[in-house]
Amino acid sequence: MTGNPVFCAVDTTDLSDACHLARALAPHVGGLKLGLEFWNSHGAPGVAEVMARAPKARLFLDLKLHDIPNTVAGAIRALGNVDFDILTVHAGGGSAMMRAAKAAAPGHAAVVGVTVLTSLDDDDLSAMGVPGGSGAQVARLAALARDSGLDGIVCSPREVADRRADWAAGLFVVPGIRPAGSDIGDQKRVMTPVEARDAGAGILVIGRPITAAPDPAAAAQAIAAVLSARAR
Ligand SMILES: O=C(O)c1cc(=O)[nH]c(=O)n1[C@@H]1O[C@H](COP(=O)(O)O)[C@@H](O)[C@H]1O
Repeated sequence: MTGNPVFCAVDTTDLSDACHLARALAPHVGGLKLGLEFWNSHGAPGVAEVMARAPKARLFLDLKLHDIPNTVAGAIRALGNVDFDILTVHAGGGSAMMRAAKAAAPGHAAVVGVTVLTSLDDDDLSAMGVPGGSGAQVARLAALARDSGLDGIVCSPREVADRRADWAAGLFVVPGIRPAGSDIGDQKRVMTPVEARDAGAGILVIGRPITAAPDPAAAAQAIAAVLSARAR
């Protein structure tokens, strides 16, 4: 994807806040991400209201679907005329589920597989019985997603460079982005916007460093300025 790589995660249950953010951020981001917090509150009508405030922004609908293939395919078809550009499923749902998701999605939309959440570290994976740490698990799930026909993956900035080497055409959607000095919160595998972009991220997903800033538009503008000043 070309243009500004920053997608702001608009994580709120408040429709009016989301609409204000969309309008204020539109000139400074490439897209908006609406996820479960917003979707469970407002559904498709809310998505349409928000995106009407940012008509040029792309929509990343982050539903992180994870179920049997028939259910995931039905859930995607039930999105009807929600005009999303990117949709998430969990790569851990397996190959048949990812194939069914891709087949059910509109042809122009990218379906990407969430690998290892950026809020997890190697100790968390070990506690779940996953061997080899996050790098190895992301590698396994990225290969599965690629071989199952998905358009790309969601992973942390730490894994992007290695995975891009195996999948040049893949779309790498990367949360766990923190401008230098900002609060990490519940994220564990993070890098700065420039580091993530230079590692090969196609989309930089940034939420609270923008939305919790005193002036979200200024925060988004500052991130865009740093990225263009330090262009690859
Ligand atoms: O799929 C995602 O977007 C996602 C995957 C992941 O591994 N980690 C992750 O943080 N996200 C999302 O990216 C956003 C990050 O928000 P901040 O931590 O506020 O920047 C949230 O909306 C998360 O739901």
